[in-house]
Parts: sequence; structure tokens; C-alpha cells
Amino acid sequence: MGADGSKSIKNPLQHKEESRRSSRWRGFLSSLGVSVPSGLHIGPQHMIQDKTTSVPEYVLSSLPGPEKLHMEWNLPAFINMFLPEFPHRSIPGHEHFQILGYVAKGSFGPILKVKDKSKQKTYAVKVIPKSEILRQGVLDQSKEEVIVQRQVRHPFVHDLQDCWQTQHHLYIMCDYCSTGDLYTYWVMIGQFGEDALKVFAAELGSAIGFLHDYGIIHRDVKMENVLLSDQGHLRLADFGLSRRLEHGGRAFTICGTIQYMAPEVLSGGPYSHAADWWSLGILLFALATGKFPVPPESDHCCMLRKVRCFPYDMPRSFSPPFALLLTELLCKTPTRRLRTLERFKRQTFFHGTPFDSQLLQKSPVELILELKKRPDRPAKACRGLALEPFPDFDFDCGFHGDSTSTSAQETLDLAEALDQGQVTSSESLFVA
Ligand SMILES: Nc1ncnc2c1ncn2[C@@H]1O[C@H](COP(=O)(O)OP(=O)(O)OP(=O)(O)O)[C@@H](O)[C@H]1O
Repeated sequence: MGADGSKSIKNPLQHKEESRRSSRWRGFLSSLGVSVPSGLHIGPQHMIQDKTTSVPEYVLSSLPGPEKLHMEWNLPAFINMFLPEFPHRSIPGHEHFQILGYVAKGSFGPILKVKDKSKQKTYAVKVIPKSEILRQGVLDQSKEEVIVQRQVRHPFVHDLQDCWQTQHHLYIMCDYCSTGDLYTYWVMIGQFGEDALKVFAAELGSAIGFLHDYGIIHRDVKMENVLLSDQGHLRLADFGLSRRLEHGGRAFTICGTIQYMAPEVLSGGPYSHAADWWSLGILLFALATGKFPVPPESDHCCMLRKVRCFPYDMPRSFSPPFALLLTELLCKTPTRRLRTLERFKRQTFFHGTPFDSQLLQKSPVELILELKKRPDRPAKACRGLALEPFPDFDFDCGFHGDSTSTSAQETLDLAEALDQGQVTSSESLFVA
């Protein structure tokens, strides 16, 4: 019987494979700062039971003796600089976390799917190496992410559940959304009809308007950052680039995801909350047509030139109310752009649409639930990253064990590559 009550029948080959897998996981977890006692096998059916933080092996091997080790490991500054936003804890910081697999490779570190055994709940945990935060000079931004996300509670905004730090890593934990993100479904279906877009737009517009009322600008509204509930409703996520900005305030940092960035952001500001409404316009345009009005360029100067020249004429296939909505969102002059929830709600496109979160969520988004069942979803969710099925992991991101298509070895190679940063997927920009 496995730790979770599942039956496990072993033969010698399986056992050898498990040992190899276990040792690779041991290396991976060790580099995350997780200590694994030598007698403890790590695998999908096993919890990490040891809660002490140990020294990763790469640190051990580079140190001459116990004194240096003591110095490195107890450096208080490396902890203090992330306080109080990230309380210091030993891993896993909670009773008995079980790592179930990978969700994605984030910009700064992997996002893992974990199960809290005591609560029987599944979470997504962003694991961010502190060295990466310092190297990229985004210490304040990393704190801002959790300050902001802690502050907000809204039906269409993804909640922060917990965050903490160990000596070398930051952890940001949210509920796990097994339905995945909007980008996956866009890749699957190519284009969404206006009925579905009406619900999506109302939900995202409500979330953006709510954040702005709280004096928060998101700055990275894009399909990948829109998660879906079990019923196919939207949850705006990833506050990694968001910041507090009061009404009338101005920002100057060039950040976001290039194809979604408003012209005033691309030019280095000043910009304000209106930039999020532009991103929403781009997102809706892409959902409706299957492509971005201006495809991404390699740098923000080229992108700005293209955006400035592009006429943003709406395709004839759009209904007049939808074309009008997008024309108002994709207005290059921020002061004339549709940039309040009140004006958004009054659009003809939304006639008859309730902007009440309970009414919006009353019925499931059938289209998403149907697409969720399609067998090609797991592959689409992987973004071509070779995030292949975890053959015998409880990775319910649509993966079903098919050990003939992917060996455990390949999966573990991927784990190692992810940890070493050899696999990249992020397109978010941060030009401080
Ligand atoms: N709670 C969650 N449940 C399910 N999937 C998630 C969750 N959080 C994140 N993901 C998946 O991981 C991807 C990356 O997450 P997120 O955007 O938060 O990380 P990031 O480090 O900021 O990366 P990026 O720069 O690519 O946005 C998302 O597009 C989504 O597919």
C-alpha cells in the first residue's frame, strides 16, 4: 500500500527504475534546498517527510570546511531582505507536502503541483531561487507580487494561499487549477465565438476594474495568466509584474509581454491603469481571430514602431458591437481609451450580460468543459516544452499514464533541465 492508500506491486525492473527516478528526484529536490534522508524513497506515492532544510549539494561541494558552511548557511541578510513579506520557514513549511509533478516552467523557477496531505488539497507552488531575484534586480518586485495578491479577494482573481522563504528559495502557493489556462484552450480551438467572448470579457473586465479600484495595476494581462475554474470561469493570476499605483499615478517601467503591451508602456511611459485595458483588447482580439493584431517583435523598440503604424481596423467578421468594444480598448491615446469598468459595462456588446459575479458564474462555460475532455489537451498544455506525461504521477493536468510514450528517464531529464534553467517558456519582459 502506498502512502496515500494506493496499491503498489513491484517487480525487480520497476524497482530499479524507481531507485533511479528516486535518486534523480533527490538531486532535483536537493538543489531546491529540500533535504531527503538517505533511507527515504521519493516518488509519486511518497510524501517528503523531512522538514529540515539542508545544504544543497552544489554548496557543499564548493565549500572548504565547516566554518564556511556555517557562514553561508546562516547568512541572515539573505533571509532578512525578503522579510516580512516572506516569513522564514524550513521546507516544506507545512505538514507533509507531497510533490505530484510540474505545472510549468515560470520565468524565475518551476511551478510545482503539490498536495497538502493534512488538508487533502492540491496547490500550485512557484519555487523561485533568491539568487535569480537578486541577479535580475527584482527584489522589490518579488515582494510587491505577494503584497498585492494578499490584498485582493475577488471571484475572478486567483487567490494567494501562502508564501514563505527558506535559505535559498521563495515559495508562492496558490490553489491548483486543474482546468489549466486560457492559452491552452485558445491553441486548441484557434478562435472563440462572440458568445463565449462575452462571458470571458465580462469576467476579466470585472477583475481588472476591481484591481484598479484597489489602486493596483496588473501589467501582464495575457492568456497564460488567465486560469480557469472547474466550471470554466476565469481567474486572473500571476501578479509578478503588478504594483500599487494610485489613481492619477504614473509608471515608467517597460514591462509586460511584448505583444500585449500598450504603446505608452513600450515607449517607457508615463503610463497608468489604462495599459491593462489595452492588454485586454489585444487578448480579446487574439481570442476572436486566432492571431495577434501585431505579432511579437524581438525588442520593444521594434514593437513600438509596428504598433504606432498599425491601423487596428477590425475584421469584417466581428459584429459591430464587438468591433466597437475593441476599437475603444485599442485606442492608442490612453486618455481617450476605454479605461473604466463603468464605461466597459455600458458597451452595446454587453447588453443583457449581468456584471454580477454570481450570475456570471451561474452556469458552467460548456465549451471549456467540452474542450477539457479532448485527448489533445495535455499536449497543448505543454506548450511544446516536452512537458510529457508523468507516466505514473498523479498529474491530473490531463495527463494519463502512458508509459510507452514517455519513459520515466525522459521525465527526469526534464526535471533536471528545468532546474538548471535549460528549458525556457516565459515571454514576460521586465526592463527596469
Ligand atoms: N495555480 C495554478 N494552477 C494551474 N496552473 C497554474 C497555476 N499557476 C500557474 N499555472 C500555470 O503555470 C504557468 C506559469 O505561471 P505564472 O504565470 O504564474 O508563472 P511565472 O513565473 O510568472 O511565468 P510567466 O512569466 O510565464 O508568466 C501559467 O501559464 C499556468 O499555465
